Amino acid sequence: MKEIKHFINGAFVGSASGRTFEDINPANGQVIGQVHEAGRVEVDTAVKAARAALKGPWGKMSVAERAEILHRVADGITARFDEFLEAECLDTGKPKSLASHIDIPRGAANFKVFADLLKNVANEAFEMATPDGAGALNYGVRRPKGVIGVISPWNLPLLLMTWKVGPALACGNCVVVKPSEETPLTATLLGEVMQAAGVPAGVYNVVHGFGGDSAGAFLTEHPDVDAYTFTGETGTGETIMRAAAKGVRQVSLELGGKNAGIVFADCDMDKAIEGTLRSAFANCGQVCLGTERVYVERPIFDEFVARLKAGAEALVIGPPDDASSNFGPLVSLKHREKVLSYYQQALDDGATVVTGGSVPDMPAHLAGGAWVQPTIWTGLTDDSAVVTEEIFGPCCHIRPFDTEEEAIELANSLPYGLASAIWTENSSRAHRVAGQIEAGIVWVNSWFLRDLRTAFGGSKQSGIGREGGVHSLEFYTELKNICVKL
Ligand SMILES: NC(=O)C1=CN([C@@H]2O[C@H](COP(=O)(O)OP(=O)(O)OC[C@H]3O[C@@H](n4cnc5c(N)ncnc54)[C@H](O)[C@@H]3O)[C@@H](O)[C@H]2O)C=CC1
Ligand SMILES: O=C(O)/C=C/C=C(\O)C(=O)O
Repeated sequence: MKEIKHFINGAFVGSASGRTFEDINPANGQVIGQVHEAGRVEVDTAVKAARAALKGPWGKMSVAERAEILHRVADGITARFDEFLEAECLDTGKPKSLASHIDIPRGAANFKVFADLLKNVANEAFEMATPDGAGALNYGVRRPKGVIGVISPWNLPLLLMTWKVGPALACGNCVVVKPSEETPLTATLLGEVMQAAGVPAGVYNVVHGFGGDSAGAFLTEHPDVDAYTFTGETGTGETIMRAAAKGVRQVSLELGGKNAGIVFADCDMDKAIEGTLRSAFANCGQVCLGTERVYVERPIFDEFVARLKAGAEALVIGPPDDASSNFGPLVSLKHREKVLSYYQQALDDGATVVTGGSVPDMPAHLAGGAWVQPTIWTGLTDDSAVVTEEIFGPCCHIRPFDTEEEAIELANSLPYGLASAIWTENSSRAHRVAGQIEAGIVWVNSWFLRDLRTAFGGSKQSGIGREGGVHSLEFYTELKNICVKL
């Protein structure tokens, strides 16, 4: 049986307590391996290793030297592409066709983009007048923030973890990563790549375990971590923020969403259907940016519903290795329970089930997997929990609207504000509506189109702060002003 250990101070180590938990393949329910669960002692050792590494060569390296090493990390991921792909698909059950286009390439890109960015970014400088006429010069210098706690989720494990680790290391910090208990493999494999790339011991550390009363909480309660970056549920974000308040540590939180798609009658219907299908069902609906509420202008409502139904029914459900499959299982049976509870709630609230709503028939060797059907509803009221709460499954509710103002009001009606997608061929309307949507990210005639230099994050209860491009730099460094009297 595979043993999955922590990666601390450049070495793979087990837990002193001997405590382990199972890593389960959600496509068939089989055990992949036993994961060591970190106690306070492993978390403390990892934080101490990170602190020591910060004072060692990593903290003193030039940006160019660090960038070169991070390029080697990216190249190391690419060189071991198939191993990363296998590991990610084992842990999540997602189709290899998806992970090979998104998760693994982005894992590599997250190191290259930020290594290059750091080499090219300028700091501010201000000349000032002084009473004696000699003047003074102010200039900013950026220093690493220190030891960063990275708490990452299971839906895009390598992509989201490296989205934080890439810029954190490029800025000269050291990290302690707590990957999701559901998906420990790729963060662990990355330890081998870090070693081979010449990243000094202690710069990248991984501790495994759960959230509350386990590695996650031990990390957020540790007094010697300088800042935390987290992606996941809003409630967990609140807990992490409370823990980080002790010692006034900074947080960057990318939290839940209940994202709206707005489809105007003047849209290009083919594009709107293709984009909405992806935004509702890609990664089995487990993308924080995904569309779970679709508002469609009344004249095209019936056609849109019929075509989205046809698209959902054409999805091919299957395991990662099946080259024809584009729809995998949910991450776990526990998460399936949550998603199915909303499928039941929709029925209780009187929804019309356009398609899906249940568990698909799967062959015997996959029957233990966390499979659900892609599901579309209509007919729910705006206050149904199915329409207001993040489900994080392959499902959406479609509702008609009559005016632009109504669509904007509906989209903005919830406490979440992560992402939105607008479908229209009228460019004035696109700009007008996009400007009024209360969300950190608005796509027009597209979805999940990502330029890593842009600001990424949520408004309202969908998060605090922005990462991406120079915004990551803002979070992962301390800006110091030096004022020199001339
Ligand atoms: N990308 C996203 O926006 C994600 C959203 N979710 C949402 O969250 C729901 C619950 O799923 P979970 O896996 O429980 O998400 P979660 O947000 O609780 O877990 C994400 C990470 O936080 C850690 N964590 C949990 N509690 C913690 C604590 N008290 N202190 C420190 N770390 C902690 C977990 O171990 C994991 O590494 C899902 O149904 C979905 O709605 C889940 C995963 C990703
Ligand atoms: O492209 C990214 O950086 C992130 C995409 C998705 C998420 O953040 C998420 O699903 O949590």
